[in-house]
Amino acid sequence: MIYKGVATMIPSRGLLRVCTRLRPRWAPCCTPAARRYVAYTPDSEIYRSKSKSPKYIDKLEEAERKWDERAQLIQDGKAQNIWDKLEERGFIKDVAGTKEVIRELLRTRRIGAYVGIDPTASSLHIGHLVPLMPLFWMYLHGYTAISLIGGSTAKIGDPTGRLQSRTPLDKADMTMNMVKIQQQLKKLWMRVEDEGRRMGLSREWAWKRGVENNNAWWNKQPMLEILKRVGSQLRIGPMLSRDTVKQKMEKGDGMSFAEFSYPIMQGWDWYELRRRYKVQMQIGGSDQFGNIVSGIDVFKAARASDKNPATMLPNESLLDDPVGFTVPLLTDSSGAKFGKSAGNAVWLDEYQTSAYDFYGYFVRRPDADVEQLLKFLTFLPLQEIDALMAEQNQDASKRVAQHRLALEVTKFIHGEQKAHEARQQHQLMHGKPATPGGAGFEQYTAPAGHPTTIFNAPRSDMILPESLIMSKSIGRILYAAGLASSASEGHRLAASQGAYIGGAPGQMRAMNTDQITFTPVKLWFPQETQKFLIDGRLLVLRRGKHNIRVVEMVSDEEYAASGQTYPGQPGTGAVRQLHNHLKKLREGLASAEEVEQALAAEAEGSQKRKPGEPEPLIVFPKDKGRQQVEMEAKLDEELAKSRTVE
Ligand SMILES: Nc1ncnc2c1ncn2[C@@H]1O[C@H](COP(=O)(O)OP(=O)(O)OP(=O)(O)O)[C@@H](O)[C@H]1O
Ligand SMILES: N[C@@H](Cc1ccc(O)cc1)C(=O)O
Repeated sequence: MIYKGVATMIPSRGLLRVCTRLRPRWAPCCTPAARRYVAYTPDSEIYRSKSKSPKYIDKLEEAERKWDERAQLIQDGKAQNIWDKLEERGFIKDVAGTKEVIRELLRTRRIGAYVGIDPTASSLHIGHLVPLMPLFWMYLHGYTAISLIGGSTAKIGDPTGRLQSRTPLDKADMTMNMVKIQQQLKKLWMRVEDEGRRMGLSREWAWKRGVENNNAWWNKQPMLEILKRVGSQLRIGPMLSRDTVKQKMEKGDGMSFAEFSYPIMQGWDWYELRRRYKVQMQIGGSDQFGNIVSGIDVFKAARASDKNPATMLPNESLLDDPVGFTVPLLTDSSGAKFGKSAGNAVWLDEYQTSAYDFYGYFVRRPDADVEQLLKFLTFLPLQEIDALMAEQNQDASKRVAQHRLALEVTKFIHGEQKAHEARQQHQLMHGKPATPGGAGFEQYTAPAGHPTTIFNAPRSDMILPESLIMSKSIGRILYAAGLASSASEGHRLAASQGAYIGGAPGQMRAMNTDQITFTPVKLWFPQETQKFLIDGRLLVLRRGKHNIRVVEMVSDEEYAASGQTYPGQPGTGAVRQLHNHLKKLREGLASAEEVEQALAAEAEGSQKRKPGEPEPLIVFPKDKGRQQVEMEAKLDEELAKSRTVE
């Protein structure tokens, strides 16, 4: 239907210009480009709030003008359609939609795409990279790209491809997983930006990316709305005949109603992302094809049942429909899907799979797989991969391609420094392999002494004993968690509200586990810290933007059994250690020689540099307190005495 423009027609969108042209009911702006951009995001909070500024609209128009120019270049065969690029790299396995329509959609519209990941483990693994990589490529070509954490879907558990239901996770584990996966995804996105720069692409204003969590809508989604809008249109027959349902009911442990409804949740996510960020495309591993196809039905049912003109999505041509594709699954040598459930994952978290093992995994890939892996998991241009494979084929025993693959993927995940270290370690362990020349192989040294960034943030999860968490000051806890250099700095941080704790913003209570929120730490009484414990055992602490600790509180016995110590732990300071040596000497429990050896080992330990810390040119002795000086004098005296006796 065509209306003459009246600016007040869709007030919730914050109309910008009074358009006097004839235009479709849903289009608020006058130029075709801006109209397309704004009109396709009717309920987007981002666009709605920003679209009020004329400057913003100018930028939109400029972005859309560029897009139109590019579409023309693709049409004239002067630029490549992103779909062809993804196909060339082997990413496209099954397609939900028609290839021709998808190519046209990608050519003419700056749509959004998403990949969903349920936080059912505390780290991503290399299998996840396969659907994420096309998303990264799309972002680098100007499309909106969303990586979605399935905080709510994980509570139900995707039954796809399983015979047994997933064991439900408790709140604390789920929170830990969400915090860690969110950090990993943010880190991956920063690396994608780096890769873009390396390819000579400069980020444009209209490029949009994000990490979302489906808790954002499921936490306030009434069931009645889903049943009315979607449930009434979906037929049970086809849903029952889905493979996953049949297999699980016939050969597995049966299917709960919640599991049966999982694809509806996934489809609704798609609809929500479409409304918020123009996400018209879903990407997943090939096991997700069923969910993507049913998601299209859910999406269309939700779209058809929306009668509110302010939120309605366009449905005027095939180009308005949702589309999707799956990527091939990465499997192990036995053909099993790489993943958490199969227990064969290669984790992106370096504390679960070290950079050395990570590198080693790729070096061991068979010759037959290496080319495809280079296409999947690196940003190397295809010509470079071809050249590398030609070199590899001359003498496969040198494993040139495997080393390059390992270096590139390790760099992407763990950074240049660690990738080069891993490569050197492999060379030392396995004799000297071929050293591929050319770009990317120069030695890299990370700048030292930088503040904590998402790339150098230390290990985020740790355990601390109950006695510390329940009865010591928050300053000491910050010190113990490695977020302050001393207990007094911890106190200062608390006094100046320079650190944060996972909690309901502005309140003295734990955060709602469905959403990661922080509140500033204050100088409260020691017993108040426990109010922030999630599930009675988990504290989330943060200093700055990226320095996060997910602290699991364990009993004192369990902590002692772990053999760990934390900074500021009673009995582990220098004075206490000297006191213990003195006591042992006096009681004849240790000889002078044994005590001297122990002292030497402690001195060496205290001088150890942290990883990445440069070797200092001059080493100054550490400042010692009065107590330590006195205790050392006493110990020297006692040592001298025991030597004379011996
Ligand atoms: N080995 C793999 N190869 C390709 N894609 C994968 C692989 N493993 C997971 N994916 C994809 O990553 C996305 C997120 O997967 P998700 O973490 O939710 O489950 P998962 O890792 O497959 O877990 P599980 O093994 O427990 O089923 C999905 O699209 C999934 O298909
Ligand atoms: N179902 C997907 C994860 C996912 C979750 C929510 C979505 O909207 C999309 C995908 C899997 O288990 O692999």
